[in-house]
Amino acid sequence: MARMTFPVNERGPPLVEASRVTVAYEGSKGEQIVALDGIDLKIAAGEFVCLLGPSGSGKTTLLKILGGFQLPSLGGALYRGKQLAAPTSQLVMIFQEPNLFPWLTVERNVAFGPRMSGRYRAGTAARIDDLLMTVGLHEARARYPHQLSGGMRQRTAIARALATEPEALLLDEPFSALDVALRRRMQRFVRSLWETRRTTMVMVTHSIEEALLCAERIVVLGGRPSRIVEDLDASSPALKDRYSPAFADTQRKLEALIDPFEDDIGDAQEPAGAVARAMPR
Ligand SMILES: Nc1ncnc2c1ncn2[C@@H]1O[C@H](COP(=O)(O)OP(=O)(O)OP(=O)(O)O)[C@@H](O)[C@H]1O
Repeated sequence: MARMTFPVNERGPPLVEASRVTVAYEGSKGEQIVALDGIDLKIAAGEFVCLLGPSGSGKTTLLKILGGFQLPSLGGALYRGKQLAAPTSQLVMIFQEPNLFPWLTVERNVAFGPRMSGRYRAGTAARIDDLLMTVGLHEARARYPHQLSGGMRQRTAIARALATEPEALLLDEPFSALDVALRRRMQRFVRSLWETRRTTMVMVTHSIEEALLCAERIVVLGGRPSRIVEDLDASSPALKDRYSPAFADTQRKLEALIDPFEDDIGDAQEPAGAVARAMPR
């Protein structure tokens, strides 16, 4: 099926959407902690969005809600305009740990989705082949996960997710367990994957540099309780060059934006008065 793509900055109708999303967790003393407060976010098909913010600002929580893996306390998530109450095979989540099946080879891990869903058809083997080439694992197709490097494992997980032809990949700090050099290679990899396939990507990261290099749009969460404090167009080619003045300038601006919220780490969890009282217990 041909994928719809949108020119940069011309967002189409939302593919996934958070509508007035508020999330309250129960703290250790039974108090309510508001992690996200009234978040409105629309992400169109074909976008590459990074969710950035200090630790505890609710990035993972928002990602899970966008994928239907978690329900908010108030508000809701929509997928193609319809309420999302449970995960769908169209929105696939990728975690820091790739969670591959250790008893299956790379190729079989990648083919797992189509096999399980009964969608392994005549063209599927060729498509898996193509995917293995795309992620640079063609030569390693017969290896088992324990025979792979961290980056290869993460690329297998990404290929496995893409094999099910999802509409969006939701990536939760997928490279944070990798060393600096590998992490940079994976950033280039995921960016080029997006440039060639235009699969919608929403990626959580702590790293301003990673967000600038990878994404077309950076949504910054911060404050207490956490809200969207910036929604930045990062599509300029100058921002894909870490040595350009524009990159350094934007990096500084984002640092200044995020730093004030870093104090909130840890006990980012004031019982939030009015909003908390509105939560269903
Ligand atoms: N299941 C839970 N129960 C209680 N509190 C939770 C739960 N999950 C998250 N929280 C709290 O909600 C807040 C947001 O957490 P979340 O993991 O979404 O933030 P984050 O920005 O992804 O953090 P990090 O960058 O450290 O992974 C944090 O204060 C966290 O402690």
